[in-house]
Formats: sequence, C-alpha cells, structure tokens
Amino acid sequence: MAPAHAVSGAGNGPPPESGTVIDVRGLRMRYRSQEVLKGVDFTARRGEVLVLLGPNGAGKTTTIEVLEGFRMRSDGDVTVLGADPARGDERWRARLGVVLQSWRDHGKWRVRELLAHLGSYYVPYSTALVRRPWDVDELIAAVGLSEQADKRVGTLSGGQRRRLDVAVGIVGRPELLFLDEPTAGLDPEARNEFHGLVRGLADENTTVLLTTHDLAEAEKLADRILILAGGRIVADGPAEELSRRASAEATVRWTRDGRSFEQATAEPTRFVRRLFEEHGEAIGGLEVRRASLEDTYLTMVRELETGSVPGERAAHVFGEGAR
Ligand SMILES: Nc1ncnc2c1ncn2[C@@H]1O[C@H](COP(=O)(O)OP(=O)(O)OP(=O)(O)O)[C@@H](O)[C@H]1O
Repeated sequence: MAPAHAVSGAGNGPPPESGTVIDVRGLRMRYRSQEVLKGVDFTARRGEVLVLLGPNGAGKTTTIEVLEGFRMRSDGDVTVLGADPARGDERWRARLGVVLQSWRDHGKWRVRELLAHLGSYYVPYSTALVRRPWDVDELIAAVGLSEQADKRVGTLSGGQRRRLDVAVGIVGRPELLFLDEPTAGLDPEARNEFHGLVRGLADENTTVLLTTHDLAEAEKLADRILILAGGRIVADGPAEELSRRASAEATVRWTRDGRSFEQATAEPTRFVRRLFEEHGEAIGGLEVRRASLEDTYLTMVRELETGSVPGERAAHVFGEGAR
C-alpha cells in the first residue's frame, strides 16, 4: 500500500470549525444482565489517529459499533460528525468509513468490480473539495492489490482479503474511518504499508479510530491511545505520556566482571554517572530502559483485573491531563 492521496475533511457538513469529530459522554451498554460499558468518555479531533486498546471482551467493538450507528446504546451522549449516530441519515453515513473485524460476502465478485460498485454509492456525495468515490485503480494500488484486481474475492488470501476490507472502508473517502483490528492476519510488509496508508489519511485530515491487540502498532500509529478496561476509558494520552506516568522509574542494566546487574531508578542519568565514576572501564553492556507501552498496558490491565486499582481511580491516575 502506498501513502494515501485521500482528501477529506470538507464533506457535506456540518462545518469542521469545531474540530471535534467524536464526542462520547457517559456511554453505557448493557447486554441483558451484562454491563459492558459503564460510562465511557472520550473525544476525537479532526485528523487524529486514536487507537483503542483493551483486553478481549472489554467492549471495543461494541463502542465502535455504537459510534457507527450499528448498535443502540443503553445510555449516554454520543455525537459523531455533528450527529447522534442513532439518528444518522444516509448523507451522514456517507462521511464514515467502516472496516469491520471480518465479513465474508461478495465471494463471487471481482476486486475491481466490487470496489467500483460500492464506490458508485458515494457519487451523490462528491463535492468540489472531496471527489467521491476514490478512483478505483488508484485505490487498488494504494492497498497493494493491483495484481489481484481481476480476481474473485473468494480466491484471495486472508491478508489480501484484509487489504480489500480496508479498500472497502475508504472507497468513499471518509472523513472518519473506523477500523476494527485492521491488521489481523497481515504480513509485516503489508502491516507496514497499512501504517503508511493510515498516516497518509490522517495527514489529509481524516480522523481514524482503530482497535488492535498489537501494542507496537498502537505506539507507532496513535496520536492518542485509549485503554478500555472495566467498562471505562482508564487511560487517554500519547503513548510516551502514558508510559511516563505509569512508571517514573527507568531500569538500568549493566555487566561488570562477567556478572549482570539491574537497578530501577527515577534518576537514570545521575545513576549512570555514579556507576562510571565508581567502576569506569569495568562497566559493559549498559542499557537504560523506560517503561514501554506494553509494560504500562499490562500493569494497568492486571491491576484492574485483580482489583488493586479501582477503575475510577485508574482513570484519574492515568487519564488526567492527557486530553
Ligand atoms: N450481541 C451481543 N449480545 C450479547 N453480548 C454481546 C454481544 N456483543 C458483544 N457481547 C459481549 O460484550 C462484551 C464485549 O464484547 P466486544 O466484542 O465489544 O469486546 P472487544 O473488546 O471488541 O473484544 P475483542 O478484543 O475480543 O474483539 C463481551 O463479553 C461479549 O461477549
């Protein structure tokens, strides 16, 4: 997939001046007796890439489906592109792009045929600023499916299928794109190309909300990371900010006289200086490591699961000031 040439952000209203594309306040969702979302709050601004993380069953897909207007919420205020998704009309829907976890229809259609067909729905929503749909061959090239353009969908590999899913999601040049685990099943090269595509879309002012279980991917793509656990957003901020807050300490590792040492310290620079003052040349294999997003994430989810940090306090500790 090559970097995107999408132009978006000036669709069919409402005016973009507010900059807020998604506004979620107190979102609750209950499936029979199970309360999955217990008061989810977050916002997304134009051109932001938000990555929604959370353990299996946390409610990420549910959240996205509510925002897409596919699922009725139990409670809360939700505004997406200026409208309540529960009442979004066709014009509103044309401004969204959706890549679901998986769909298995259209096996007999050929790739180019399918995209041209789906793209035709967006013709009435084309404007001088945003030409809709995306030119089909340009789109096929952008997602790396040129060689498969005339193949039947049913004959594509899993990863090629995923590329097609992404193409279907962006064929209408959406202002807001929802991607539910878009890179599941993609090989590393395709994954990398996909990252370029998402960044390209964001550079053109498309707002992107995606879910993934790949923390390296989250770190690489996200302007902001949201962690959903225990029915609430328990962290909201740029990856490095979340890591810094979760652990003020760095780990310093070194070797001396064939032995390995490790020390946690809030002041790694001072510690390393002292280490060299004391042992000089004898120090080898020096490594200073800050908490990674993965450390932060695992710590937070574990604490929430074991109840050692109640959800509301975690939201305070990790979320405050991150917006
Ligand atoms: N239609 C439904 N009816 C009843 N329960 C549902 C329904 N859809 C989801 N759930 C339940 O709601 C919870 C959240 O599911 P959801 O798919 O939103 O989680 P998720 O965070 O996307 O999980 P994963 O990472 O596994 O994809 C789960 O316990 C699931 O079983």
